[in-house]
Amino acid sequence: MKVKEVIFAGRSNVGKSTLFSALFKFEVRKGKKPGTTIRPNSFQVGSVIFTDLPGFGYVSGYSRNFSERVKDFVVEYIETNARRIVASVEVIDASSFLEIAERWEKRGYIPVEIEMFEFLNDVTPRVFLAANKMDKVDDITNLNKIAEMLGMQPPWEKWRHVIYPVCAKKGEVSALKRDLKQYLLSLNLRDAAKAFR
Ligand SMILES: Nc1nc2c(ncn2[C@@H]2O[C@H](COP(=O)(O)OP(=O)(O)OP(=O)(O)O)[C@@H](O)[C@H]2O)c(=O)[nH]1
Ligand SMILES: [Mg+2]
Repeated sequence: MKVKEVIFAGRSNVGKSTLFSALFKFEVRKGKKPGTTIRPNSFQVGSVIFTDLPGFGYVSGYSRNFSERVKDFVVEYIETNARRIVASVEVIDASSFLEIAERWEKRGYIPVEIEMFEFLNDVTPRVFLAANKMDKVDDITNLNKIAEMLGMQPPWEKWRHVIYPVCAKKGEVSALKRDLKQYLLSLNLRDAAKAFR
């Protein structure tokens, strides 16, 4: 059977590795220090590889050159493996997304997570957006603004098959887990369901 892959991508420190551990029985490195994941962390169950990719975007303490290289690496990794990637999970920090994105837009740049979301939609068949750190979001309607910035007309609830509010730290990931599992089953990747907690 041909190998398939599910990837997790997102800016550094948004909680990709924490989310990965909340969903799967397999431990990956995670830490307080941004930039903990410097190379892809993968495990395979049945015919599916699950990959936690390094975090892109500027991280204080590291040079811009370094963060650019990580982003290039992530993009290249996804392009190289595009044919076997069946799903991608973009993780954002819902508590800081708007502030960071608006700051970049004011300077005339496309925020890296918006760019990544478009890229993932172009090259992977299904994109799940994990809006993490919901414990730090006071106003749930922020999700409407986030949806809009990513090209999805509010209300965000219309996009429940795309946007998944989660709190990885507390293990509150049930809708994302259910739909990701369901999606893999719909592709007949039954073994992969065993990877989930
Ligand atoms: N408040 C809150 N903090 C979280 C949550 N999920 C993760 N964190 C914290 O965010 C920090 C970064 O988590 P990681 O999982 O290492 O983030 P990452 O995206 O894998 O980071 P890189 O590997 O550097 O790209 C850690 O201090 C986590 O404890 C969450 O749901 N809520
Ligand atoms: Mg990580």
